[in-house]
Amino acid sequence: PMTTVAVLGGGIGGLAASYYLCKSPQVTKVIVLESSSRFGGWLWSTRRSDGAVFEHGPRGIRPAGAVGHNTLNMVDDLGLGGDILPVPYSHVASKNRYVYMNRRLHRMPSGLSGLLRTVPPFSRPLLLSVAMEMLVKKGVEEDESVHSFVSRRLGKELADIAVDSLCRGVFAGDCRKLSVRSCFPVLYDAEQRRGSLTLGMLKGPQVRVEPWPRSVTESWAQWSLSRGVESLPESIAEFLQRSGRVELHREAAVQQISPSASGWTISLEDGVVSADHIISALPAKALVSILPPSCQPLIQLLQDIATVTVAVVNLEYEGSILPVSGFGHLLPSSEDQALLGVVYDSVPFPQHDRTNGRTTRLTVMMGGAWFHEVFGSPDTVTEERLLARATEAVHCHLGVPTAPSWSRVSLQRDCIPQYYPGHFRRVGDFIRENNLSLSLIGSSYDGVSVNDVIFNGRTAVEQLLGTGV
Ligand SMILES: Cc1cc2nc3c(=O)[nH]c(=O)nc-3n(C[C@H](O)[C@H](O)[C@H](O)COP(=O)(O)OP(=O)(O)OC[C@H]3O[C@@H](n4cnc5c(N)ncnc54)[C@H](O)[C@@H]3O)c2cc1C
Ligand SMILES: C=Cc1c2[nH]c(c1C)Cc1[nH]c(c(CCC(=O)O)c1C)Cc1[nH]c(c(C)c1CCC(=O)O)Cc1[nH]c(c(C)c1C=C)C2
Repeated sequence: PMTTVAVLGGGIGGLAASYYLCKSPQVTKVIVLESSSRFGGWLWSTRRSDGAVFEHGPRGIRPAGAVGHNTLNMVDDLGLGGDILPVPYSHVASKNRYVYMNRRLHRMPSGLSGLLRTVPPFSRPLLLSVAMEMLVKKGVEEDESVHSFVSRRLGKELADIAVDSLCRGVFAGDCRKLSVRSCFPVLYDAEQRRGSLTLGMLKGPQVRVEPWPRSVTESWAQWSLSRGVESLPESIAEFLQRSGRVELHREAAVQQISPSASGWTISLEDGVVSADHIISALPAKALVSILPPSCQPLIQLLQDIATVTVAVVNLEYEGSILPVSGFGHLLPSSEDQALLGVVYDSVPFPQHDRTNGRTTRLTVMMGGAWFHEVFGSPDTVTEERLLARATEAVHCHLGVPTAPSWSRVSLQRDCIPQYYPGHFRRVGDFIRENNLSLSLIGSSYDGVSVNDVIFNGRTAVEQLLGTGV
């Protein structure tokens, strides 16, 4: 029987794992240790007294697939169902996504006509690339970069523009360095199983979870919560508190963990905690710094998991200032290294605008894999410089000459892990071979989306307990 489980890190991964641990009668005690003064990690929202909500981390969560349904089930169980702000597929924010290239905005092709016609900035119809793709032979590499995979199967132009931008809009990363196998497992598996993306995507294997019918019948493309996505970690923390079986500690940085006769000894600044099992929901680098020297092989593997820094600039403008409507726009790295993209937050979630008077909220994201090259060290770059760069982009890309009436610059250091080729080989084996009672979850390993991180927390708990939760 499992008695005490320590969960390291109170981001969404650690909280989700604690939530699933709490659902099992096998666990008598859960101890959550979070170094900062708040729970939620990158799920971080500013709520202004006039009703406006600004997101400094994730803003829209996808409902699709097993992992999407899993999150919605949790949201509902927490009593947050009534707070969901769904954005259907028919909404302009779902249909319109732009790429800023050659100094103008291009709507990304969608639907049948988008496939059949030649749509700038592309030089041939996408259907042609898709049709030719079926004839391309299966790759022989164990893993490769996203750029090389897509160039090989769909052509260099799609890789240079669409895929380059996509990787910046999800990983803030460089598609020439990111692994296709770990970043886009669906594409990799499609080629492995059917020898083609077009054929392989038609029917994939399905993970079974309880369905969430409303998101299907109303065909949701993404959702948020009325008080911002940070409501999710807040509600999980309240649920854990109410359960009576969970100790939640803030400002409790873990300094060292070491195996003991019965499990683990966990050292904090002001004391020690014992546990039978540890679930680490820390970023890989943070885990490296607390592992004992006896875990050297694991330390070596974890050290290779890189992260990038993103400057997130929230802007609020008076009036309706957008020349186009949609989710936002991305920039391929060939257009501008520093500027990753701009989200038009007011379009998908007008409920988060100030209640009196029309305003437009935008978020500019900068840096990522190019941060050091463009801005230098995050320790020395100033907020003024980041704000100036962001407002200049809004001026130049969207033709907005006025200054924002409100702004907030957040420097999110090491916030998105980068899975490089070979990532799939790095973790897992060591822990199984050494029989450590240690589970690794969080965005460093097996998916960076909020859904992935929650789902992996659930899977780790099920593996630990040997049953479904
Ligand atoms: C700008 C941005 C936009 C994003 N947009 C989206 C989006 O639109 N959709 C989506 O699905 N995902 C998005 N993501 C990704 C998603 O938010 C993250 O991958 C996810 O929140 C990671 O959760 P986590 O629990 O693994 O890690 P974290 O949130 O990093 O949590 C780890 C926790 O561990 C704590 N910690 C660190 N060291 C110690 C220690 N020694 N002792 C104790 N505690 C410690 C930290 O304080 C932190 O709270 C975005 C991320 C960012 C940064
Ligand atoms: C410009 C930078 C970024 C923008 N969002 C993120 C960055 C780094 C982070 C991010 N966005 C998404 C995810 C999770 C993916 C998932 O699997 O759910 C993360 C970590 C969602 C997302 N955003 C865009 C796409 C294509 C996706 C994938 C899921 C989907 O299709 O909805 C595009 C996009 N992101 C940003 C902009 C401005 C943009 C497109 C116009 C901001």
